[in-house]
Amino acid sequence: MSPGPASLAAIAQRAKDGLGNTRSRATRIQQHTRDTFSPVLTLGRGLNRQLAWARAWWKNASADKRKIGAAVVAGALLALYFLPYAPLIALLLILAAAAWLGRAEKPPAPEPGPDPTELRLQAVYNGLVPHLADDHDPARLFHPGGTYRDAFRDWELDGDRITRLELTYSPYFTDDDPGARARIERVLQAKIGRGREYFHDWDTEHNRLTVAALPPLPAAVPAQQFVTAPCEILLGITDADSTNRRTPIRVDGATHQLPPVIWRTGNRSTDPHLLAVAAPGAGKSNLLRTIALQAARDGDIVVIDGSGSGDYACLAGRRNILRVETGYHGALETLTWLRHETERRIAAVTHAKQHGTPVPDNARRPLWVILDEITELTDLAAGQGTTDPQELLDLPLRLGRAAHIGVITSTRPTHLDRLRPALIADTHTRVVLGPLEPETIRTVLGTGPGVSGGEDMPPGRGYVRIGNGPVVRIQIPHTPDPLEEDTPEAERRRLLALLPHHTDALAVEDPTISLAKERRREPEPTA
Ligand SMILES: Nc1ncnc2c1ncn2[C@@H]1O[C@H](COP(=O)(O)OP(=O)(O)OP(=O)(O)O)[C@@H](O)[C@H]1O
Repeated sequence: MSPGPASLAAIAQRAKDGLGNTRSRATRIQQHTRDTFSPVLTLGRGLNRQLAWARAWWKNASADKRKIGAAVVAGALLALYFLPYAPLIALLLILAAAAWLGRAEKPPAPEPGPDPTELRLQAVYNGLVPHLADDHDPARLFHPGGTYRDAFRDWELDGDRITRLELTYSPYFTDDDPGARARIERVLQAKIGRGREYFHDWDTEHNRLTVAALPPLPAAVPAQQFVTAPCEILLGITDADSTNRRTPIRVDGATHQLPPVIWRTGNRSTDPHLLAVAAPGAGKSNLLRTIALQAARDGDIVVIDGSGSGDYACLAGRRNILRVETGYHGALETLTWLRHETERRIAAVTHAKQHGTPVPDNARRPLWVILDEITELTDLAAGQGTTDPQELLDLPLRLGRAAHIGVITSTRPTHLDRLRPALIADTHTRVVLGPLEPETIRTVLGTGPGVSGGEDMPPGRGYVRIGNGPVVRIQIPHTPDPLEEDTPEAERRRLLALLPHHTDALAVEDPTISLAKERRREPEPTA
């Protein structure tokens, strides 16, 4: 029977192992032999060199010199014959000379290779030369053939990665042009290292740019009862130096003091409405659920799910959740009601002011409208030739602050051009999630984040800008849909415990509530 492929492989492996063993044994024997016979080998080498020297001398010497040499050797031999111990001394001298000449010469020290740090910095410099070289610059900070030491002031490395770099550029560089800046930031991102976010700090006054690697934000911040004041909503976690505030947050069973992004809402806020822009899967629904859970503590909520995904079904029938709408006609009806509600509230506030009476509770209780994928409804309206639902939002957006109404909308980056100008003008709190084009980020936030390298953003990671404040990085807490089958049981139970209690006032079969997902009534959490 012929051996199978497995046994052939085993034989080949054994043969290979055997060959390898033989080779290493031979090397060991060779080294051992060389060590043992090292003195003899040294003497042999030295004698050889002496003979070679003598032969070369004889060959090159003139006839007279040869005669003199022969006479010296003859004289030396004669002296050896007559002097006592002379042969022994001569032999020792010859052997000593041979030992000296035969000693192993040390191999020349290898040429020191180029310093990898210098190579990296020079590569960054060379990459910047086409963009920063300027013939008008008297200092010629960047020029072909120049060295990085001309322009780089300071740098820090973590292993072989540059984590901080400070450079000076020509005063003629147009550092107020976002396009020119973006080009430099792209080059630096490509040269310094991908897969990591870098902050670019442009000191336009002194023509300096500092690039610093940003530490990653905590990826898994679970949804929980956040410690916030009334009318405050924690949107997520940011960098420690983006805020002075710290809030206790439980992550992996331990409480950490983390820097939060707090959105102040209510009638004292100048930014009571929010617009979130995110590509599918970047965590938009997760953000809206995070906001809804916090807003439901002390206000009423109406949810309109423009995409009909049923991502908010878990909120239906809960305390303070007035309605969860997924149908087009229901959405129109809800938005029409919202408009009237805005008018009613404004009338009540005006009346109270005119008569010097307190504003009634039903006109000052916070009311939130959460509209996921508003542009989907706009498309449907265009198809049916009816009113654009965005039009119905104009009044709540404009008077929302006085009427204690907050509008939270979301859309995809590809639908930005379908948003009504009024919606854009009145939503001053902006969130972008996921890896988006720098141009889109700038359009939504009104300015760039000054950070590059967010290509690998996990879901829930992005940037936020509240009003005219700075753009900061954000990681949204993880608030998965408890009705989603993929949600792990532990997460599901945790989320159900965070949801407001079921209300008996809202019948499960209420025909005004249309949900894409089949609703099942969850048991009240005991935790
Ligand atoms: N902040 C977060 N932390 C951790 N995981 C998150 C976070 N946000 C979202 N995810 C995960 O990313 C996935 C997509 O989230 P989500 O459904 O919220 O995205 P989306 O933008 O609403 O997508 P779509 O528009 O397709 O519904 C989910 O598996 C969700 O659990």
